[in-house]
Amino acid sequence: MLSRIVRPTLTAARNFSTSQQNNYKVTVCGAAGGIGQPLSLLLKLNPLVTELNCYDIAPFTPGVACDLSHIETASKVKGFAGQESLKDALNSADVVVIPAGVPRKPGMTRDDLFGSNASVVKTIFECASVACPDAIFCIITNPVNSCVPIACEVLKKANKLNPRRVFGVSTLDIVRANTFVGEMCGVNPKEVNVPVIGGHSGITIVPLFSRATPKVTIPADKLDALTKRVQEAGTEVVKAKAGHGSATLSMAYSGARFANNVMRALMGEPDVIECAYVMADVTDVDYFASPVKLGKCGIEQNCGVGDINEYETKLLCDALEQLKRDIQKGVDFANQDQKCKGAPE
Ligand SMILES: NC(=O)C1=CN([C@@H]2O[C@H](COP(=O)(O)OP(=O)(O)OC[C@H]3O[C@@H](n4cnc5c(N)ncnc54)[C@H](O)[C@@H]3O)[C@@H](O)[C@H]2O)C=CC1
Ligand SMILES: O=C([O-])CC(=O)C(=O)O
Repeated sequence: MLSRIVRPTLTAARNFSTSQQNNYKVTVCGAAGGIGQPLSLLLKLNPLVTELNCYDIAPFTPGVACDLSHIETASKVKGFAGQESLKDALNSADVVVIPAGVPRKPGMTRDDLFGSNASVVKTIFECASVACPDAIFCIITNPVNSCVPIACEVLKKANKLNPRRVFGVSTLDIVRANTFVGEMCGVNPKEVNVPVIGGHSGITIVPLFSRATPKVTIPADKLDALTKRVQEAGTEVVKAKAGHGSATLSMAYSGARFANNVMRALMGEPDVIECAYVMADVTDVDYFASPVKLGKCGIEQNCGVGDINEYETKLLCDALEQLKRDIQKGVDFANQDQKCKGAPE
């Protein structure tokens, strides 16, 4: 099962700022939403972004873009509302970040969002395969475990799949693990880096505390609770928001951190390593979150699972079973013979 293991050298890659200027055109799909708005704000503040296209089906999206456009940074912001403007919004984008779709309410699993969000992702990728097939795609929409396979299948059908350039954004799992370990061990969370592998839902989220840097010792009687806290952190927020959505601000931070690292790597910065859920052959499942080295063409190297202990191996086995089902569900959906509303002919 874990035969194809490559040992990772994990370095934290989270600093937002860089003095280098470059010209990236970024499109946010779902830009008017709870994640989309603060994410667009953070991208507007990023000096690597020179064009920011904000797309959403919400009619007030040009208002969000207008609001952002008054911020005193050099990038140009444009708003696009409605599916008929999707192609223009995506046209020749370098990076596309996708938080479009419905969030959870208390009592729902991420998989319960499949019925609403699978077609949202399918439509966006049918259009992207024409408008910006060479972009780097960062998928936030849940269920991530199934949405990334949908995206890849759609691109594959259009003969435009480059698996090095399609990412499920699992950064929030790492951000949370870093924060919780920092709190528990009395370390600044900014200094902590905990790889999180597997997928992005419940038991498929596998934090590797044994590989945390700096090295931390989690007391044996606290390990289960800490692992579950990371696995259930999304639900913790859903419950706390009591029917008013799921994580938005921490996700906007995480999405902006991931997009920034993608752009740093595109610019040629070496040793940019982030965990992400990608098409991979590092385990028995076809999509898997693990540390990946980013480069000028997207994924330069998948660092795989690496060394894990017995406890983590058991977590991983459970995760793989669930992941297999989630992936198949996405693949089957994408290959149903029907075009989504609004997709280009
Ligand atoms: N990957 C991760 O770690 C996380 C993922 N999420 C997921 O992100 C997604 C968005 O969450 P929120 O921003 O809180 O939801 P939200 O409801 O506040 O915003 C979603 C936005 O998507 C737009 N939208 C819906 N259908 C669309 C379509 N077909 N095309 C373009 N835009 C469309 C809506 O108009 C809305 O503005 C959810 O699926 C949620 O589960 C949320 C947190 C973390
Ligand atoms: O829990 C949710 O529905 C949103 C999400 O993916 C997260 O916060 O990790």
